[in-house]
Amino acid sequence: MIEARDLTKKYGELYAIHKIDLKLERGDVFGFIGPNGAGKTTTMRILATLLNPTWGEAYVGGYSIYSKPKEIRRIIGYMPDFFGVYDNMKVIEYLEFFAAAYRIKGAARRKICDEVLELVDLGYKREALVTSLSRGMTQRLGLARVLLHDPQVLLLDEPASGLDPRARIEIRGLLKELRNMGKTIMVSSHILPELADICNKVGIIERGELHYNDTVDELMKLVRQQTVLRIGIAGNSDAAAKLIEQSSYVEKVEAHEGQLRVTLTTGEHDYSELSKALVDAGHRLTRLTEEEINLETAFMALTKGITS
Ligand SMILES: Nc1ncnc2c1ncn2[C@@H]1O[C@H](COP(=O)(O)OP(=O)(O)OP(=O)(O)O)[C@@H](O)[C@H]1O
Repeated sequence: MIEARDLTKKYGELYAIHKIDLKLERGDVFGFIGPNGAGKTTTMRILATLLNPTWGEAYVGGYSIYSKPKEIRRIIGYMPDFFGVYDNMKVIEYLEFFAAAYRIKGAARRKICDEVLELVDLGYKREALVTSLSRGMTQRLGLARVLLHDPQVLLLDEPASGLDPRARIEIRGLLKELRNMGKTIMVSSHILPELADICNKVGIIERGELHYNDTVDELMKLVRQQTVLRIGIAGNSDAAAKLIEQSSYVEKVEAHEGQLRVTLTTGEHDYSELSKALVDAGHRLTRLTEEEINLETAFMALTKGITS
């Protein structure tokens, strides 16, 4: 649904983006992560046909940004990082105004506006003035606006920025709903943990360069250099700890909340021998799990050296 090759935008000597390659299939949710000025908005504006690249190719829904911009605009919903709302306009009037711009006519217009308002949980604000909405509600209204023409592809530029934790969670919930509807979504953010549980693919951009571009699963594998196990032992856990410590593929053993926290040596992920040795020595295991990797740590590990 989205393909970019060598996409580059220069402003004078500055590369806002440099040789970006992207490939998103239908139903993909792509988290586009990077700090301020990394090139996220530039990339999205090019895909939305609002800005021409200096060179490179890009296709949305199979349409070229150079020769088929009108076709692209029909199938995308682009939500910029900042957008204005009009004074003295009610929520429903605001949506009807944009629905009219999409040439949605007659009874269908009101019906579609009501449907998208319900989808973003703003039905109860239908008659409120747009200027009276909170920032979180305004963001949800912005999303409603780009959903009016039922686009297949959504380009959402920092939809959660500036929101309080509750409003961020609401936006995430909404994105999950859109994902379940089969939309292809590109969503940008400064922070990986905010997006990782709703995305299947992640791109990490810094100073115009895409440093990472793969699935969330691969990202996790890449940053997971060490496996950490939590082992519960019924009975003498000290003896079990001593036994484990002797193993060549264990780096350290800590007692943690009545259980053992076992760090395997780097690159070692198979712990079948370890569990067998414990059982053979007569220990009974009440628990054997791998510790979940912390996304914040993962992100910091991956961008270490890039941002410094
Ligand atoms: N019209 C312009 N003229 C000159 N430089 C520009 C222009 N637009 C963007 N840039 C530069 O291009 C780079 C990328 O900007 P861009 O807005 O794409 O970053 P971003 O990742 O979206 O940042 P933010 O998170 O702050 O929105 C920045 O260095 C920015 O200053």
